[in-house]
Amino acid sequence: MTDLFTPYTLRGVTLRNRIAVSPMCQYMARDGVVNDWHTVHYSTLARGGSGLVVVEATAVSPEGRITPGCLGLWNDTQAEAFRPLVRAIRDAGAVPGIQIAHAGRKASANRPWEGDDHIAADDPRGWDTISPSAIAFGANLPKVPRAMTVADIIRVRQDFVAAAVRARDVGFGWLMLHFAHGYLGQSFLSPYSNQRDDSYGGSLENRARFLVETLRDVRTVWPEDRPLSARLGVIEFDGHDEQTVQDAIAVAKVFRESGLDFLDVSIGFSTPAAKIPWGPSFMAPVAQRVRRETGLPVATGWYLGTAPVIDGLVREEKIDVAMIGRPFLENPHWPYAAARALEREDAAWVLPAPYAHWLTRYRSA
Ligand SMILES: CC(=O)[C@H]1CCCN(Cc2ccccc2)C1
Repeated sequence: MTDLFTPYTLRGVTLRNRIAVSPMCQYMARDGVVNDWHTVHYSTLARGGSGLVVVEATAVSPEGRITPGCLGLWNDTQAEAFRPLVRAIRDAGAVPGIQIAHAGRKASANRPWEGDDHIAADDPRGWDTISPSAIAFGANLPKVPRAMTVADIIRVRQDFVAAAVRARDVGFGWLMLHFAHGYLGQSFLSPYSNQRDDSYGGSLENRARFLVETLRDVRTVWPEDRPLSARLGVIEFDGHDEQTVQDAIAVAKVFRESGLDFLDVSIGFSTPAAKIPWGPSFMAPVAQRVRRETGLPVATGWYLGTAPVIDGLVREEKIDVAMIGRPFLENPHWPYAAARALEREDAAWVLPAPYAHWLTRYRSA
């Protein structure tokens, strides 16, 4: 019987359990370079006992950042700065993963706690944004992007490949392509943002073209023995969910044929008009359906709930890995708390020996 603490092997990589730290933007970088904030943040999380730690959305080009504080993998200085962080995650017993991204029309924004909106046009910190079509997201992100030329599309695809090569060379063991949350990949797939009349727009096949081409190109450089995953918005909660989910499942099947190993099931966030049904494990049934209909192993996140609930999702084979975000910000040792909640033998040994020994030897309750 598989449970939350059952190891998970995919290609040549084994996660010590089914708990993953979901990529969570810190917006603490300068010029896209890792600093002490990131190294301490990620090594602390890795020491908490999760099987996989996915580093936040890391931009494949300067224009692909969400905010000026995003990490980047568009140059070798940025790549080299990741090495101590990768080593620290590995030394803590977790697999280092990274999400590579391009923010598309949601780029050039202020940090969420500094406005969460597009940087003002006359503010030198900002930059011009690009997207499949010259259609703004709206709401807090009203800036109209430039419609990408085919040359832009080819360049951005090459940026993803170059970022994947850098991630490979500095030792990341798990790669996640960011194709969700209204960012560039998602915005090619969604008719809200993609109204092109060339081979990258119109039919579902055309709207998926950028994603499939990027995935295929990244696969050619990503090592055979390391998992290649993608986070995909499969539902918009905009009143057209059945069609959206069917389309996403069709695209995910092409992803699988193109070399994708694992799908992280998320939300499209392509329109400000979405009505997200926030609630306990609300994405689990969607993830279960995608898993069943595509044959891909899946993860999902979003309000998954308590450790017993999440353990149940794994036991019932609804998900293969749990993407845990904010609970880790509340408690970096969340896996230890989960092991105790699940009354695991030797729960403390989810943590490193210097912690585990004393938590076991002198534990009161
Ligand atoms: C990069 C990424 O996917 C992050 C950026 C920060 C907010 N994260 C979570 C989020 C997504 C969409 C709406 C609200 C919250 C997603």
